[in-house]
Order: sequence, then structure tokens, then C-alpha cells
Amino acid sequence: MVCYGAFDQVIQGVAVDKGNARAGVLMRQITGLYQRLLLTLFTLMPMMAVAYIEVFQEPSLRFESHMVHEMAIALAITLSAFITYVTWRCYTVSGEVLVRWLALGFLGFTLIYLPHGLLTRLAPDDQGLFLVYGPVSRLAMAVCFLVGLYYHDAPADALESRKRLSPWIKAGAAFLALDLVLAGVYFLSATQVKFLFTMVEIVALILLLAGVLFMALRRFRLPLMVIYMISLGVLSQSSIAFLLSDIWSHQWWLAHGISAAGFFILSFGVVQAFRTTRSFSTVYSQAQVMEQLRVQQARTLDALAQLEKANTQLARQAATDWLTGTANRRQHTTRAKEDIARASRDDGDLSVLCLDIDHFKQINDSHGHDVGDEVLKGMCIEIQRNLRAQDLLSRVGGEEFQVLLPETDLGQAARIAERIRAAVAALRFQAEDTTVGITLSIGCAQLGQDGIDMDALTRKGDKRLYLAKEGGRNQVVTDDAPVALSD
Ligand SMILES: Nc1nc2c(ncn2[C@@H]2O[C@H](COP(=O)(O)OP(=O)(O)OP(=O)(O)O)[C@@H](O)[C@H]2O)c(=O)[nH]1
Repeated sequence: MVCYGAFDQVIQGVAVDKGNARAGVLMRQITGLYQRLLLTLFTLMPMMAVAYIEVFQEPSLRFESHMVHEMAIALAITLSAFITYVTWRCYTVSGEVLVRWLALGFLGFTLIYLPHGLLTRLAPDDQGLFLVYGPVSRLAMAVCFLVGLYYHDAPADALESRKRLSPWIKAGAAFLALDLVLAGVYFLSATQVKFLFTMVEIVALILLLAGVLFMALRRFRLPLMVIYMISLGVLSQSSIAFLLSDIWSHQWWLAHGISAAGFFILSFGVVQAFRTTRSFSTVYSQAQVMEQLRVQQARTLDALAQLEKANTQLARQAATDWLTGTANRRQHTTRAKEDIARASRDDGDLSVLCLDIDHFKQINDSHGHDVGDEVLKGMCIEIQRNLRAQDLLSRVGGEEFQVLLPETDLGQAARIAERIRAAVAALRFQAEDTTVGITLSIGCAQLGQDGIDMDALTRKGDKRLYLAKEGGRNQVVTDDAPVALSD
């Protein structure tokens, strides 16, 4: 018996759970629905705060603190740089395209958002230059996340390309160059700046929502992909909050908080990937892993059953004669040893019949080997029909057979032999347009009086078989006296 220990218990537990689950399909569907509802509500939670401030907050209330803003941005940049590194490390191992774009998105956010913090003190004089880096950093991140999502099932990048640093350095340089280009807003009017911000934020919002929609329609179920979707949903709400806000207003600060929440959720996913498979699309939930285990165990058990079947078949083939299906010499020897040992131990009887077809060569010569084969098979079936379950018929030579008869003395053996002889003699086999019959000569020997081991018994049985042949064939001989020739 195969023992699977704790693994088996876990699997059996799952099987029981599954059985229960099957019984309560409806309950499963309801809880699944509830789970999705909770996730949706959780994702939309920031909107409640945004709506609350929008409706109830006095618009003139402001919290203008450059220092707090600088500290918040410094923290955001530090964490973002850290998560960029962790994501990049994941990518170098898994090569997952989605993770590559994630890392690029985080890198873009870090480098584009940086001047937003550095230039905070410019705010009173030039709000445009200070603010522009916020929406653009979110847009860059949204673009990368959406592209990554598009390639979520692309094959992993080649090993050598994962480790190359030059593409990352080039991407970093491009983001810094973008920072310089963005400094051009310095020359734009206040209206142009406002229009630019709004457009950038709206595009970021549309891209993030497109990502959420894509994932919802494709029904992503893997835990990290669910986290990805929630994060995009939360980030999109931060864009809404930014669109509704004025600088230093409470809505504006809240928008920062929502953006940070979206970032934290995604970074949680990244860390989870880092601590497991380093990929977003191969981290499975516990239920999924258990299901996989169940399927794999079912396969293993199936394979074991097939192996056992094949082994049994092989063992049978190794012990059987290919033509007649009777025991072969190997099985005969093993069984004879066991039967002799048992009979000797229990002081029981055991007899042996040595059988040989008479003039079998003539059958082959006259009708061909195929007919000879059919005769051998048919004869064996007939002999088996006249034996008990514990008796063993074996083919020990071409047309020579032996029968082991446990718990049988010589007198009983002679009667069985006679029954077999008569039954075989009555058989008729089809050979082309005629029928042929055969006869058997049989020598009998008994354990004890004729020998104490199989060699001796066989010698004695063969000797009596020879006497039967000498005496005219088609007869049973049980002693060593020459048999008078029958006519
Ligand atoms: N068709 C067939 N013939 C076999 C097989 N094994 C042995 N034989 C034949 O069995 C015949 C045995 O012939 P002999 O040993 O001369 O004995 P016999 O013709 O039976 O004559 P006696 O035993 O003296 O009665 C040979 O022709 C073998 O070729 C087999 O698997 N199939």
C-alpha cells in the first residue's frame, strides 16, 4: 500500500471540502458573488471620501504646508524607488513581461514625480512648474501598467535580456529628459497650464479605467492580478480627486492619499511576488493550489493503478505459456516446491501427472503447425475443464505437460488422469475440410512412495509415461510394470 502521510490527509481534506462544496453549489455561488461585491466596495471606498469632501467641505479651507508636502513626496519617492528595485529583481528572475512594464511604470513614476517634490517651494510663484510633474508621473505609470496588462500572458523574456541594464538606463534617461521637456510649462500661461493638467489627468484616468475594465471583462482570478485590478481602480479614483481639487485644498491632499493607497496595494502585490514566484501570473491562491494538488494526486493514483495493472500483466506473462495460457516451467517449479513443502509439512498427499500427446508430429506434418497450435490450445482448455481450482496444468516442453494435484493420492490421480485422457480423446479439431482427434499418454506418480522431490517425481512420472507409450499410447500408467501392448 502506498502511504502519502500528511500530504494524503491534506488531499483527503480537500476531497471532503470539495464534496461539501458540490453539495452546496448555490452557497458557493452566493459567497463568490459576495466576495466580488466586497472587493468592488473596497476598491470604491476612496470615492466615498472624495464625494464627502466635494459635497460637504468648505472650498476655501486649505492646508498649505510646503514642508509636509516635501516630506510626503520624499517618502513616496523613496518607497517608489525601493519598489522599482524589488520589481526589477522579480523581472530578472521570472522574465515576465507584465513585471517588466510594472518596473518601468514605477521607475517612470519615481523619476517624473521627483521634481514635483523638489520644486514645491516654487509653488507660490509658479504653480505650473511645480504641479506638472504630478499628473504626468501618473500618466506615465498608467501607460506602463496598461501595456503590461496587455502583455500579461506573453511568453517570458529570454534569460540574457533580463539581466541587461542598458535598457533600464536608457529608460531612466528618457524619463529625466521628459522632466526637462516638462519644465517648458514655465513659458505657458495659467489657462494653458490648467488645460494641460486637466487633459493629462483625464487621459491617465481613462487609461486606468480601461485597465480595470479589461481585467473585469477577462475575469482575472489569480490573487496578484486581483490586487493589480484593485490598485488600478484606486489610482483612477485619485485622478478623479485631483481633477476635482485645487492646490492645497483638502480634496488635493486626499487625492495624494488615494494615490498612495493605490501605490501601496500594488507594491504589496510586488512584494508578494518577490517572496514567492517573482511573477504576477503564477502566484495562485490556496484554493487553486489545493485544486492543483487534488488533480495531480488523482493523476498519480491513476498512474499507480496503471503501473500495478502492467506489473500484474507482466508477472502473469512471465509465469504463463504464451500459446496455451497454462503455467510455464518457471511457475510450475515454484508451485511444485510450495506444494511439496506443504504436503510434507502436513503429511498430506500430492500427485503428479506427466502428459504427452501421441504422434503429435503427424498432426503438424499432415495439417501444418497452425492446426497443431490450435490442437494444443483446445486440448489445454479441455484438461483445465477437468481439473479443480487448486490443480495446476503446466506446459513443460513442446507437447509435454504436467499436472500438479495437491491433496491427491495415486488412486485419485489415476481417476483424474483417466477422465482427462477420455475427454481429450473425444475432442475433434477442425483442419481444413476434415477433423482430427488426438490421444494422450499419461504417467502418474505420488509424493512419498515415488520420490520426495519434484525431480524424482518427474522421473517416475516420465518413466510411466514412456511405459504408456510403449504399451500402445492413449492410456494411463500408475506403476512400473511393463504394459501389455493394446491392439
Ligand atoms: N504446432 C506445434 N507443434 C509443436 C509445438 N511444440 C512442439 N511441437 C511439435 O511436437 C512434436 C513432437 O514430436 P515427437 O517428440 O516426435 O513426438 P510425437 O510425434 O508426439 O510422438 P510420440 O510422443 O512418440 O507419441 C514435434 O513435431 C514438434 O515440432 C508447438 O508449440 N506447436
